Amino acid sequence: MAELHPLLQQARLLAFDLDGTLIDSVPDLALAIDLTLAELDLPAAGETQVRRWVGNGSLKLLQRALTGGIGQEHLLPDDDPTLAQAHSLFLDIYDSLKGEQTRLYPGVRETLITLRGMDLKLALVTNKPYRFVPGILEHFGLEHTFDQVLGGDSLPQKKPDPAPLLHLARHFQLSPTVCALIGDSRHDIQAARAAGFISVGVPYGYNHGEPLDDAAPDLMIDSLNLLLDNQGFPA
Ligand SMILES: O=C(O)COP(=O)(O)O
Ligand SMILES: [Mg+2]
Repeated sequence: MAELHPLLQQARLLAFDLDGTLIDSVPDLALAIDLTLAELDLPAAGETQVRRWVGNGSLKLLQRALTGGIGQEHLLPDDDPTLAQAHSLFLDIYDSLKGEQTRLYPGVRETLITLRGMDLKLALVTNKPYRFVPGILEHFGLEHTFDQVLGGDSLPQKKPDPAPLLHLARHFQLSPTVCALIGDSRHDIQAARAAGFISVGVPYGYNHGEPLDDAAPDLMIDSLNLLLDNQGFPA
């Protein structure tokens, strides 16, 4: 019988981040950004840059692509009409790519299948716009895995705000202390901490190119199967 990692043994809800935690979506995101920039007669950004910019939702990603990076977003305010136009172009292009180059990270499928068979609630909490999420889950046969799915635009606030996590805890009538968030970004760890969730970090995602240890999650696991004490496989 699979068991949860000792630090998670009280957990009744596991909430997962998507990009950089379950899936590597950057190849498609980078292609969509570069195709958007090309439409606007701007030079390509490339995958290395885009990998650093992902994590605060699609509007921030576009602000970074159009202004030259993190810390420059204010140069294009959220309500700027050029930004709105580029953002909607990007969303359509990203949609048209159908996640063809997006992959699950190693261990994700087996771990989720094992967790699904346990007495736990499972949720997905991503900053990605909701419209893309059902298609991605279906693409990987994970459409029946999660009891609740929140996108970056499902609520007025997104991570690092704790609101999406508190929403989940309320929805399942659970104390945050028996809930955990597993993510690749400091925004996940900050949201978890602010919500009173257990924070679990994975080091292989994006986190703006910085080590996730700096955000001091309660637990760091090198791959998702380490959520399970015996790694989810029969002895
Ligand atoms: O869309 C993003 O910026 C990242 O989404 P995530 O919250 O699933 O990592
Ligand atoms: Mg992420």
